[in-house]
Amino acid sequence: MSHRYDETDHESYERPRRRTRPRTKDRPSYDDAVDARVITVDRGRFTLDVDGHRVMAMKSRPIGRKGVVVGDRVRVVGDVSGRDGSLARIVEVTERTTVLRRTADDDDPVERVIVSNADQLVVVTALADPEPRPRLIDRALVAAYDAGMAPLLCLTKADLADPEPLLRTYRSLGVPWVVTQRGDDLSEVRAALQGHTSVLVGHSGVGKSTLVNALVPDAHREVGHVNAVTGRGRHTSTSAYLLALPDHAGWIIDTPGIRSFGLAHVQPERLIEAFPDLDEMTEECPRGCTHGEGEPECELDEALAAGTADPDRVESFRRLLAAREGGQEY
Ligand SMILES: Nc1nc2c(ncn2[C@@H]2O[C@H](COP(=O)(O)OP(=O)(O)OP(=O)(O)O)[C@@H](O)[C@H]2O)c(=O)[nH]1
Ligand SMILES: [Zn+2]
Repeated sequence: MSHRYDETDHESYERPRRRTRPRTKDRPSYDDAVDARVITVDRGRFTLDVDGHRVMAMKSRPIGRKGVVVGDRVRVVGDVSGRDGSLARIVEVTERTTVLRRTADDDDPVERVIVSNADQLVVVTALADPEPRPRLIDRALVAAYDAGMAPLLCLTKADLADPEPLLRTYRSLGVPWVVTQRGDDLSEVRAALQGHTSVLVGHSGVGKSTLVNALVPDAHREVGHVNAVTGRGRHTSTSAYLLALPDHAGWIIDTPGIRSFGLAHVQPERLIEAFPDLDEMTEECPRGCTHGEGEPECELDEALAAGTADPDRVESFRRLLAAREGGQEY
């Protein structure tokens, strides 16, 4: 008797499973999903890297409206060989280790996730043509600290100007740096990128593409390949893209040239953390001091008067703070 009951239980457990089987055709079991990385995003279409192969994909229902960005590690099902020409489907976005954000300007409520899962932010700055913009470097450093990414200052076009004046400031902050120029063997740059996923940001014309093409010899061909697949125009001006460095040395993510680096998502009181040279001077400030212009008894003013603070650095910080405080709070 008890034996028969067992059998019945067993059967009633089995039957619904059999009935669900046809549905698993259009709703795949995600056990067969494979790992991939997002290389580029173009209007709802994603180019993925699956074990070194390029695969085109779209988001599928489980992802819903959640954004998928360059650098995301995803799980994907469907045509992951890319052979039968249909789109693979992204069914899961793995939790991001870092997120690099930027807003169009300092009071823009729309914050954009630029890329994810990068651990190093490479601030590419030309030594001349275009002139270096320390304010943009400082903003990028704020973004790096905010995102929990290590900064690297990459000074390009060393054939045109002496890096020393710029380096004097950033070396003293402990920001690692490399100096390069076209035709370089790039051994220092490669060493700094080794083992990292690095995002390259910089003003248009600083020589990022030149650098990327020298680092990844087939970068151009591969970009062309993506365009052939999507049938669309050049990606490079509008979207970030991820590239594997040769010899599994790491990954780089090139981003379009930026004009500004809006920081509406960073709390004003956290800005000082990206100015460690100034931050350590403010320990004796009155409680609640923002270290902005006109704050009573701010240690930064005393340091300026005593000549121990670099006026240019204080100005950079205070401009950023004023721009941020001028915007709305989010
Ligand atoms: N003198 C000199 N010129 C360089 C060097 N590297 C690049 N250039 C030139 O600078 C210009 C801009 O270089 P790109 O590599 O296109 O710059 P980019 O940062 O990718 O620019 P966007 O694509 O607009 O973001 C080109 O005319 C390059 O030939 C360098 O080391 N020295
Ligand atoms: Zn202060």
